[in-house]
Amino acid sequence: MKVNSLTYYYKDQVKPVLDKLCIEFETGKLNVIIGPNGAGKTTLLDIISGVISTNQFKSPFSEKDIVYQLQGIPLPAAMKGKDVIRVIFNCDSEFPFIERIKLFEQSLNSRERELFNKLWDRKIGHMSVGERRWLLIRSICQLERELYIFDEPTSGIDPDARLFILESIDNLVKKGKLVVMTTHILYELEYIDCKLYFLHRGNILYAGDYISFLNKYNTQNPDVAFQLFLNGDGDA
Ligand SMILES: Nc1ncnc2c1ncn2[C@@H]1O[C@H](COP(=O)(O)OP(=O)(O)OP(=O)(O)O)[C@@H](O)[C@H]1O
Repeated sequence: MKVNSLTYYYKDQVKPVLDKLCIEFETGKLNVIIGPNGAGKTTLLDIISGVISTNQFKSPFSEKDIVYQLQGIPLPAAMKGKDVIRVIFNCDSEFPFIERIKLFEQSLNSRERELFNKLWDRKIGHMSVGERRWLLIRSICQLERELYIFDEPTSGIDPDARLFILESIDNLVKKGKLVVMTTHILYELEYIDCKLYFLHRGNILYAGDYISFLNKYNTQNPDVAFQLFLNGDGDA
């Protein structure tokens, strides 16, 4: 999926958030957009998902082929874990709920199963931030789509659950799906076959693999590489 010379302004803004941005997402790798706060990562996701419509981008996917996990969790606090799962699974009405839930349970390891059982009857309002996010993302990964978009899926999640989530997301890539995500937790990408896109000043100033990004700055610490990248503005 390609984005070609995309410029986007929010209403009443003088400077564009995205400025002639070009990016080509790949299947076979996890596509990870990184960049400082306010760089425009969510705006880009909103555009490729169709949440923001613009005549400068034509998606190759139809709406029903896309699932987009927003950063916030816009669900009523009184909903229980089982209700959230039902709502998400019912998005694919052609798959009976009972079958889907069985497959879902089979895909969980023992610690995840414990969490699943704990959250099943718990209200969203009584779950921790990480529990809510885990439940939502883990369920979304069960849906059959062509394009999966995750906005900071692992923020606020403990390292154990974070690895489960990343594994679920990576499994989608291995199934041949196109997957795009954003993150600020760079070191979690070390063991994932990903393509990094550094969004800064409205454009992609780096596109390449994780190791090459570190090597560019001769460091093992991705946060240091991130900072050095910003200091040199991507050496642009
Ligand atoms: N609806 C809006 N109206 C006006 N400006 C907006 C709107 N949404 C976002 N912005 C501005 O656009 C810029 C990019 O925001 P965006 O949320 O895309 O950044 P981001 O890279 O996802 O940031 P973060 O890492 O903090 O989540 C920011 O300066 C933000 O203030």
